[in-house]
Amino acid sequence: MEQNTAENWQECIPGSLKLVEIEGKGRGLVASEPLKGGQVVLQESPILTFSAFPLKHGRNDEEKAANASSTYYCSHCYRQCMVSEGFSCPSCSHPSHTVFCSYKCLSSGLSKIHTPWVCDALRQFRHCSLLLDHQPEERQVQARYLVAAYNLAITSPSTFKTLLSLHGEGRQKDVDSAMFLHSIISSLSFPDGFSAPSVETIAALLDKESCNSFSLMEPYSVNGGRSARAYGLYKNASSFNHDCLPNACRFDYLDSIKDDKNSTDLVIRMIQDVPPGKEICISYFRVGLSYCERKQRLLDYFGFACFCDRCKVDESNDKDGSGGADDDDDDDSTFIAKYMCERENCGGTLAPLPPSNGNPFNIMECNFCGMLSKQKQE
Ligand SMILES: C[S@@+](CC[C@H](N)C(=O)[O-])C[C@H]1O[C@@H](n2cnc3c(N)ncnc32)[C@H](O)[C@@H]1O
Repeated sequence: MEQNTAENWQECIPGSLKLVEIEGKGRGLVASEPLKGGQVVLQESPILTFSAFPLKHGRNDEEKAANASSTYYCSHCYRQCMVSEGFSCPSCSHPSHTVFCSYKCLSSGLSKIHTPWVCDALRQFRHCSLLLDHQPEERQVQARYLVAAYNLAITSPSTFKTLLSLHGEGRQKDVDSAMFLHSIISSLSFPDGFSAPSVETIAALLDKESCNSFSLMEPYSVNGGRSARAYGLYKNASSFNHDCLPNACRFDYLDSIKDDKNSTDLVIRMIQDVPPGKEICISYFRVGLSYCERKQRLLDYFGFACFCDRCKVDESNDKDGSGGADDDDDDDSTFIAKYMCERENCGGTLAPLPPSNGNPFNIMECNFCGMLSKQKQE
């Protein structure tokens, strides 16, 4: 599988960032100039998006369609819309399976992401009881992802090549799912010149998804779960490494942005000032997770053990028998107090609003619930 090195990827990275090889981490991004808290260092559209809902019990399911006042997520821009105002795919077996919020999304969606091949593939999977009834729901979402990924191979080979060049080679943990998914994908019919991807390619694609995808979350609610509505893969944003005390964080503006074309754009904004040469890291999950939860997630989803300053302290506390207690560590508690959203059931990360005319703002924005608050003093 092709893996681009830092040198031949740099051309696509914004000038304030430099892509370098970082010992023990692969590629990573460092500041090429002084960066200010709140500064936007990357804004990028996805290579690929796919729904986070299983095929069988999706949000755009029959029972939802029966209730015209229900909300759903547009299959193109993933913004929240009313079922009664939507445009359905004319070829889907049920009008609620693929719904678009506007004629513009319908037209763009049918030509790019919900092509006749995708429509046929998803219809076939919706009749596959081996997939729907005998596998975990997660497998249905993986099937959606593979159909979206292979649709790229058919419609935009250069973008598919970019996807293949992201980090992730295929891990042992993916072999069983890759074999199963290969068996059902092989039963699809492919356009002339294309054939089913091999088990190895499927395993690599699954690994790339696990290591690089960003969750586009459902709107914040005090009582609801923190779950994804869709996932997106982004070429440059996937070069940010992880740190449990990050100096940058990601934002998206799915429901607030007016232009549906850019609704799935990802924005990476600095949390703090950073000098040139320092690595820019994001946290791959909520910063408030405990040491054990972080360690487990990093290993399961991303395949690495973290040796950031926070983990080193937590690990030594763990060995001392103090249980890796996050709150005992000064850096941790200062960071959490200053940069973690306190709103109930949120736990998002706070970053200052972008500086205006070079002047920093002391207003913080939460990257999950969107709440604005005054920056806390040291
Ligand atoms: C989204 S990619 C980040 C870019 C990646 N380093 C590359 O070379 O393309 C995620 C992968 O980077 C590596 N990585 C990220 N953060 C790391 C860290 N703190 N320590 C070690 N490896 C890390 C892991 O292999 C992880 O699966």
